[in-house]
Amino acid sequence: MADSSSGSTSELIWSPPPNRDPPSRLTVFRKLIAEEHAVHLDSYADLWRWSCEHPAQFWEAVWNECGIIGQKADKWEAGVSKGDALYPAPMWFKGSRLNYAENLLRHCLPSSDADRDVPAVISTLEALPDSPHDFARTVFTRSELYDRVAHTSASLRHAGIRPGDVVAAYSSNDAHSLIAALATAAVGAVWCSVAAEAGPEAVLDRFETVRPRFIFSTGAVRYNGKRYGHLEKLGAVLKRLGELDGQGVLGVVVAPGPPGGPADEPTTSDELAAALSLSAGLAKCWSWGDFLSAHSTSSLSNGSGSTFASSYPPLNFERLDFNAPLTILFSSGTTGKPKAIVHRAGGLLIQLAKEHLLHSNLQPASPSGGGGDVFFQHTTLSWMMSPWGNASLISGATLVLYDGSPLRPSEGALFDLAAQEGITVFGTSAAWLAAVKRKDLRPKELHCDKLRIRQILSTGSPLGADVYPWIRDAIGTGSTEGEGSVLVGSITGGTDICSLFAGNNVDVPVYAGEIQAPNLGMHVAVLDAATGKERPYPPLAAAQDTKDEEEGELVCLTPFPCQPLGFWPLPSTPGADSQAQHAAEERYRASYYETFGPKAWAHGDWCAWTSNGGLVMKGRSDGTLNPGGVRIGTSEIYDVVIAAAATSSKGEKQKDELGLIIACLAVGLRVPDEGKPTMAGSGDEVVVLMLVLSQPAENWEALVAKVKQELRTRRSARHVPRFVCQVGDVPRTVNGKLAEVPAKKLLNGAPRAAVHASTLANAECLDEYSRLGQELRAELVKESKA
Ligand SMILES: CC(=O)CC(=O)O
Repeated sequence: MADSSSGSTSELIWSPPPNRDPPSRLTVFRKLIAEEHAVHLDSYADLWRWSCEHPAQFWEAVWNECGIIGQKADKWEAGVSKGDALYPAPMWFKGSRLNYAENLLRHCLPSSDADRDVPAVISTLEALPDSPHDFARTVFTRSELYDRVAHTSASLRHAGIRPGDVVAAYSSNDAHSLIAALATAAVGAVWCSVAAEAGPEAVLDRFETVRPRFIFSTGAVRYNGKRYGHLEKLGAVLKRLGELDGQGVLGVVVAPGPPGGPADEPTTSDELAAALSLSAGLAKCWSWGDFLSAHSTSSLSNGSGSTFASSYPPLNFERLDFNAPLTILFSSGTTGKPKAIVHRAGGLLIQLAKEHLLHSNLQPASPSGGGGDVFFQHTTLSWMMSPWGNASLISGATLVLYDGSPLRPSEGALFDLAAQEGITVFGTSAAWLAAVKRKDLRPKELHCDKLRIRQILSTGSPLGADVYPWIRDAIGTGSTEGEGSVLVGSITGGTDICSLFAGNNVDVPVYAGEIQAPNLGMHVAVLDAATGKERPYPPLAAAQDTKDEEEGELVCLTPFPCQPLGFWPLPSTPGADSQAQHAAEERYRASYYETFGPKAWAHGDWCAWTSNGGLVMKGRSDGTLNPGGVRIGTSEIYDVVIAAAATSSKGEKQKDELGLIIACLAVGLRVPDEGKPTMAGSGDEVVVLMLVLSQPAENWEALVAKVKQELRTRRSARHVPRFVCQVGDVPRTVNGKLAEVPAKKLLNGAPRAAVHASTLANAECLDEYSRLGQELRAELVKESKA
């Protein structure tokens, strides 16, 4: 089913209905802009170009169209024009004030016209094998969600949390965390979160930088059919934070874990404090139930939360400057601790409102279920997809949260959930979609009329072209248009912007293997990495100038409101160490604005335009690893391996082989497409860890097992490499810095001549990597055929 009209050979998967009634909000917006500004905007591509050329007018139009609640300064001075520098990041809507939570909760406000008995959030949990359809669901109506946030924010204030303080979660992706995040935003404090699956060391790598004043956590989690107590890990984090400056955190709230815990599991505030070994004055501890009413000392509950409804506090939203910090996201690079990326409230709000309301066309849930949207994004609290998905609340759609493995108790569990909850927009990772496609599940046949999915959103890694038709046929009705058809929205952006550069779009067709289009206001361009020359955008360029799929670096050429403010601590963070502030600012600049200078944002993604006006992602242009769509900085692996080697070799004798390791290098190896290894292939990658040893190991298998064990326990199962190989040397620059990119290219099949090695001190070691790459790719092909 190739689309011959566009000249493209890629398969058409979905098209916007020609006479949609009512038209999409994106279409209405395009016509409005055309009329107001007296310009011809006949297509989405025209609107996109206009939005990039007129950033100040465009973003003001988005504010108005999305009905942002707040005080917009009468005459805001964006001072932002096409071609302006992106660094230092410009301030937007100066003098305007708003509150992020107030905007997200707009359909829940007592003053709202919306039906407040409609479910706002449905929080679900991995089902157990003996009851595969029991997702332990808890429903919060719009008024209940509002009440919970009101109580939680009042209690946060009562506990001493003020605007600008950092509040963290080390917890599950559930309603407790969502409520805590909204309450934190309501107070004007700054939110950050790490998933409960992370080990204390990984958490401290993040929390030591941001020093949270308050922590929300959970008593236990369920994953992969098992229940794990969480208090020991939480206790280790609190202890270390207390040691850092002798102050620790002001308070800790522990939400109840999943059902099925032991009878003696601590649940009351006192029991939890005892289990966490909190000494008086170090931190105060509440059960979730007690915390809900902690603001009202006269109504302290017994831990069940039952008294909470009787003491109703007003929800005071602290309206702060548009550019005030809202949240800190952590992203690992190839060196040093994770970057603590600070996002601003107004920037994220206006960007995410645009994405959910215009690009996705999300509609408020309706009591009858007909027509309204039910939004789902599979994620953990460590991923930017958590705040991204939570922002869908702004539309009034019902938000479904899920905590647990996406493959338990069966591969199709999330489709069972989708059918049960009537999910209409279903977000997940490309790796998961590829895995269920391989099993050839037929969710539509299985769930017949109950599956209402109209959009599948995919991210984390590129979605293979072969998965698109499977989605159309197995999740949709097989048709490319109309009732039951499914828009396959591969989306790309990341932690650095907590949003999208390009993605799902209700006004643009979907072609297999392609992200539909760049998003409005995001001046995406593809630059030749060597010359910095821009590869023309096919829909707006003369035919002779465009070449399909010519690769380059993904950049953004015009400032946008959700550019991060910087890394923590910001130059404006009160009481911060000035050296740390300086280092954070320099790292921020170097992370995005070094490759092409201050006029082009670049965060390390490699991509190409297609003749349809879509985008194809080609992987990371830096050394960041991305197995199964989870980004891992190589330093997270090196730290563990090198520390294990150092500890092991300190003994009198080398007690075990770990002490033989003198250097290591980790790179991502793309999984070859259907047995055809190709550098340009889309899809997942596996991690290859190369070790340099001081002498041959007597027991190589034992050494590999120990390395894997160290990584599993000190980091996570996701950090365990698929292959561990011995090499003679690892490439280094003349300054001694590890050079992952040349090794990665060779391992992935690039010819030796195509790999620049002029900055390397030991380029001769690269030959070995070509040979190794051949062997490893052959191994993966063999496996895929087995
Ligand atoms: C939207 C994204 O880009 C998500 C990610 O891969 O981190």
